Amino acid sequence: QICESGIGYCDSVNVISSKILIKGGTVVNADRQEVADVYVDDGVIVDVRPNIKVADGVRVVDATGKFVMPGGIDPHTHLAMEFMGTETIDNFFSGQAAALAGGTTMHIDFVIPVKGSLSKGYEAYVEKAKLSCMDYGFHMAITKWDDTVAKEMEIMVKEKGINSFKFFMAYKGSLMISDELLLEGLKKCKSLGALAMVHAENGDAVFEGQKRMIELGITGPEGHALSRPPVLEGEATARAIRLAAFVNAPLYIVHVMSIDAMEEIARAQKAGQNVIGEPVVSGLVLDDSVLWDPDFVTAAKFVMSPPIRALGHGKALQAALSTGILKLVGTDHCTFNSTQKSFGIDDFRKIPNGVNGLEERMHLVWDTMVESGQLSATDFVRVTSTECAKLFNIYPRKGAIRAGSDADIIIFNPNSTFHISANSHHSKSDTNVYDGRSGKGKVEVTIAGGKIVWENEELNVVPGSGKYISMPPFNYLYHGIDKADENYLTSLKAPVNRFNPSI
Ligand SMILES: NC(=O)NCCC(=O)O
Ligand SMILES: [Zn+2]
Repeated sequence: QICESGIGYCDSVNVISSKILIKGGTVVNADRQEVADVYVDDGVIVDVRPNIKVADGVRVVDATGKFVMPGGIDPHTHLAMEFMGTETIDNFFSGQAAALAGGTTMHIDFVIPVKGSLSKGYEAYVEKAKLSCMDYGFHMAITKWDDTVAKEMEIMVKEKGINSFKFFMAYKGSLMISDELLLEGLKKCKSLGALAMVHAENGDAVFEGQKRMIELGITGPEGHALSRPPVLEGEATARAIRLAAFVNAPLYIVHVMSIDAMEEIARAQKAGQNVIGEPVVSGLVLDDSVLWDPDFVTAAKFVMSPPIRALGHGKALQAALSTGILKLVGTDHCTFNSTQKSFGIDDFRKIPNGVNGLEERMHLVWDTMVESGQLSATDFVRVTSTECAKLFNIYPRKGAIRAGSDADIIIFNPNSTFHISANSHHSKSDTNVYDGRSGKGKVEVTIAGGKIVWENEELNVVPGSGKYISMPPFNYLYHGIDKADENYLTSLKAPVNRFNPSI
């Protein structure tokens, strides 16, 4: 529960003491795990080793038999996003409160430009984010192209701490960009050391597919899946990858939902290209049968893009996550309540696209991937936290339990059980796409910025307490890119000096 003022009810020791000792747990980082204590003071991890002794007055939390891990970092969220004629029901407070209850302590949200203006979009999101109760960063979408946009991209990277730009290849007539724009964007990203991200679906073909379904009289949520099949995701993924190869720029594919897209990524990686694939929880654990549910509200809550795919795709994505083809898990948390989803009661094209996941991601990834033996605990930390911190250049400040890192920590009990319910979740939505699910493992304590914000099933969160995390350019994918450019120029064997007999 969150009290009305937003200030929680935890005991005074929690609120006042900035010193916490987490005793006797198994500390899990992406590269190793060990039994150790973790000492936190003033928002920072000060020491990690066995048998730390502390003075009286320090809050001691017993983690014996439990895992002590970096808080989750969600690379893909849409809070307070204006989209498809409405605004997501979770803002920067409710979405982040939900995240903290589920063990995620930082997220990166997508700034949407205002009429193409990056600076206006940035200002709007700075306002929205004033409600924050945990740390956050920004990616930024690019929706049009001109010299001003190019200049503003530079300002965003050099002055505003944004190091990634997203290009929507779908949503014709609103967010969709052309190949020409994507090429300009890739070149600009490369020159700034920023990471280009794509929503990969062929928007023109989706538009055609939607018309086809309406003409066939298929107007319900199942029409959403039928109108944008995996082949359109595979095509756009392949196109984006090839254009990135042509420019020699790193590329990040958001919400990989199909075997078709995943196989394109695997092929490019095998050829040595720097392509990152991000599955989202819905794509890993759900299948599209839900879109055929006879109850509109039930079916509509699963409408997102690219669509949740037929049985088999999720399993293949899980396997690709376990073998490293797919690198980190996001949520694409973009929630609309059942009233908003009902805008499309007569026409699936009007159902606002998006599902929840911020509160559920850590539990579902553990249960699906670790309990099934597909990932180890260290892998779990890598795909839910560390890889994101590395890609967006904030490691080891984030994504690690080590001296000097921010004190964003979870205590996870692998022997407990989680239950998901729309009645008890912390999102403002009245529905939850994982409603009724249970599984093994439970985030019992979340510490964000050195404060215990989730304990005994209670949230203790304050709007305005979250910090903006500035993210510098030139992440590890840029290492060696200049050599590759040099090799490319050499390989041209040009220009050729030709003898001109007229001179
Ligand atoms: N994914 C989705 O359905 N909604 C959010 C916008 C986007 O990421 O495409
Ligand atoms: Zn998208």
